[in-house]
This record gives sequence, C-alpha cells and structure tokens, in this order.
Amino acid sequence: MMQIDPVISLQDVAVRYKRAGSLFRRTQYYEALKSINLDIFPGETLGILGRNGAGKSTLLKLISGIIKPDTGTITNNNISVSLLALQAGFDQNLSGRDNAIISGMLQGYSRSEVETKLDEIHEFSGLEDFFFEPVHTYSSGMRTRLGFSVSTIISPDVLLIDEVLSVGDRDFREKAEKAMIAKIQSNQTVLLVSHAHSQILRLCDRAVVIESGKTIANGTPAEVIKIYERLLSNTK
Ligand SMILES: Nc1ncnc2c1ncn2[C@@H]1O[C@H](COP(=O)(O)OP(=O)(O)OP(=O)(O)O)[C@@H](O)[C@H]1O
Repeated sequence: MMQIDPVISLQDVAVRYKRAGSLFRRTQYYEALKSINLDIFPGETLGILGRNGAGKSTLLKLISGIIKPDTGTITNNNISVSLLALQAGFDQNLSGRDNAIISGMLQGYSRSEVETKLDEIHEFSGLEDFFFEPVHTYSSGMRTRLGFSVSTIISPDVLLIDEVLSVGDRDFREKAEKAMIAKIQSNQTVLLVSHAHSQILRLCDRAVVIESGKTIANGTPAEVIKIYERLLSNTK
C-alpha cells in the first residue's frame, strides 16, 4: 500500500506554562502537555476529545505556531495552518476589513490575494457597514462572525477549529455549520476540538483523546468515543 506522509507530525511533544510565583517561592511550572504523539494526514478531519484542562487548546496553539514546544519535535512541511479561535488577535482600533486583511496575511497569503476575497468575507460575515468600523465597536458575536468568515473564505492548508460550531446566534451557527461541513467534505484538512460527541461522530474521519497532556487513544470516532466515555465514567 502507498504510504501517505502526514502534513503535520508531533513526536513526544511537551509544553509547560510558567505559573505565577511568589516573592518567596521559586517559579513553578505546569506541564499542560506531557507527551503528544500525533500525525495529521492530508484531507482528513481529525476530532480531538478530552476533558476540561486536558490540554486541547494548548495543542491547537502549538500546531498553529502560537507557542513552541519545550521538548519533542513538530514536523510541518511548510504548510499554512490557521487557528479558528474566534475573536483572537484582532486589532481593536482597526476596521473589520483591515483585520481581515491582516489575518489573511498572517495565514501566509499576499495582500492582493486577500483583497480579492474581501467581498466574499464581507458578505459571509453579515456585518454590513460594521465591516468598515473599528473592531472595538463590535459585539462579541460580531467578532466571532468576522473571525469565522475570514477562516472560512481564506482556506489554510490545515484548519484548526476550537469548539466553533457552538458559538454565535442560531442563524449564524447554522450558516457556520454548513460552511464547515462543506469544508470537511472537501479536501480541507481539519482538526476539530469538540465536547459534542455527536459532532465528532458525524463530522470526523478519525479521533484522538487527550488525557492529562497525553494522547491516549487513536482510532475511528466510534471506537474512540467509546473509550473516552468509559474513561469519564470510571473517574466520576
Ligand atoms: N497561559 C497559561 N498559563 C498557565 N497555565 C495555563 C495557560 N494556559 C493553559 N494553562 C493550563 O494548562 C492546562 C491545559 O489547558 P488547555 O486550555 O489547553 O485545556 P483544554 O483541554 O483546552 O480545556 P477546555 O476543554 O476547558 O477548553 C490547564 O490546566 C490550564 O490551566
């Protein structure tokens, strides 16, 4: 059988955060990720399950390059990765339009490439005239719409989604879910973090569980959800 190379590969990766020390105590660290081993293959939709604090968001930040591992290696063959952490990283004083341009450029596109997509982003966001107003005038739902629209219209090689399908008002949520499903069904590589097991089952080709900073299960969504549910009920 032909071997397909992963687009991103994590080997024994660990991340620790500095905990605020006190005057008399040495700086303390918290190991959010202890040992992550994960390959992400082109075109797949990979679901990430794990309880609160297990390290899922840290994993997404790591893959998107926002933070670096303390130990272990991440191999990424020069691909663009975008974290759909809604509202993250907008400059409050710039307009939605300018923030859209910057986000697109941060995802590795040229200014003119992003500009050709601006009308589509504007349209999808439903922000109307607010698109041209500073982001500090937006409600949090409006920021969500902007973030989602940018990442939906400007497709990175790997799209990382952190619980996105559960935000926004009902109309936008339905629109967002439809757009996500279209992406998932296309060749887009997607990493989806969700606490909704039915969503993982419905949308993903494969799933993994992160428990206490380690990858502990990897397989079909049905298999992995079974393992995860057993884990939750054993430790209640
Ligand atoms: N900037 C930070 N500084 C210190 N500790 C942090 C920081 N960010 C996260 N942590 C800690 O690291 C651990 C993992 O956090 P993370 O946000 O990755 O979990 P998660 O699995 O995404 O949780 P949730 O399901 O609640 O979103 C948690 O114990 C958290 O308290």
